[in-house]
Amino acid sequence: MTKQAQPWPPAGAEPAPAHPKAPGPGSELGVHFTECFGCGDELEGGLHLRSTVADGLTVRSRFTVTKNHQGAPGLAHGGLLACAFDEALGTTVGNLLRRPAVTGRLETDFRRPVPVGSTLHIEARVDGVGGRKIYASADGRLDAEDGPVAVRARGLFVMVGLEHFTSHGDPDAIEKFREQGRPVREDWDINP
Ligand SMILES: CCCCCCCCCCCCCC(=O)SCCNC(=O)CCNC(=O)[C@H](O)C(C)(C)COP(=O)(O)OP(=O)(O)OC[C@H]1O[C@@H](n2cnc3c(N)ncnc32)[C@H](O)[C@@H]1OP(=O)(O)O
Repeated sequence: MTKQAQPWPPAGAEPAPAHPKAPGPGSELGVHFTECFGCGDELEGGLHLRSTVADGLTVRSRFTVTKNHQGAPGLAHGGLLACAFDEALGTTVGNLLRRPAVTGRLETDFRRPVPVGSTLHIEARVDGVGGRKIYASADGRLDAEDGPVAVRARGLFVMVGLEHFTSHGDPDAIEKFREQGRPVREDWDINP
């Protein structure tokens, strides 16, 4: 079977400028929710992914693989790595475009094993927007920003209204999220 490369972003997608209130290059993005498996600091076995805005529509994230993240002995689980890319891409989309959006589709290419103890450096970018759809992609490199590529990913995010979270999420968790003071209404464009 021949592999047919699909254009990325697809025809019709347009460049997406950063939101005027998006954090600038060098900004640390911090934790969006303390119970988030990707970035939260309350979960001992979580990824504790940390992200910094780089130039343009790019965010650099990193996380260190621990024994909590294993699939094969001593190696990161592939689904766990996909989770790290979901977080890195979601953070990039959310912070740079300041539109609530959720992952509709996530593709991952696993190029090299990722050992426990290594740090994955993920560079993610927004590639374009078409209607409510946001296209983003990322490369994950082993142990250095210019290390060998271990994982590549592409994500399709779909802009949603805040009711997506309030109607489907757990009220106690939403209340905790609000108490953590995220200025969602003031700084985000919330009507897709
Ligand atoms: C409160 C703020 C929080 C801030 C957090 C910031 C940091 C975040 C941290 C990050 C954490 C990590 C992030 C996470 O983990 S997010 C958690 C994982 N994701 C989800 O739970 C999403 C579940 N899915 C849905 O809710 C709905 O299906 C959505 C909302 C996605 C679409 O249902 P909706 O009824 O609304 O819209 P629609 O069906 O008319 O679709 C609209 C358009 O999109 C196209 N389409 C849809 N799906 C696909 C697909 N699979 N492939 C290709 N295309 C797809 C579709 O064809 C259509 O295109 P077009 O016909 O218009 O051309």
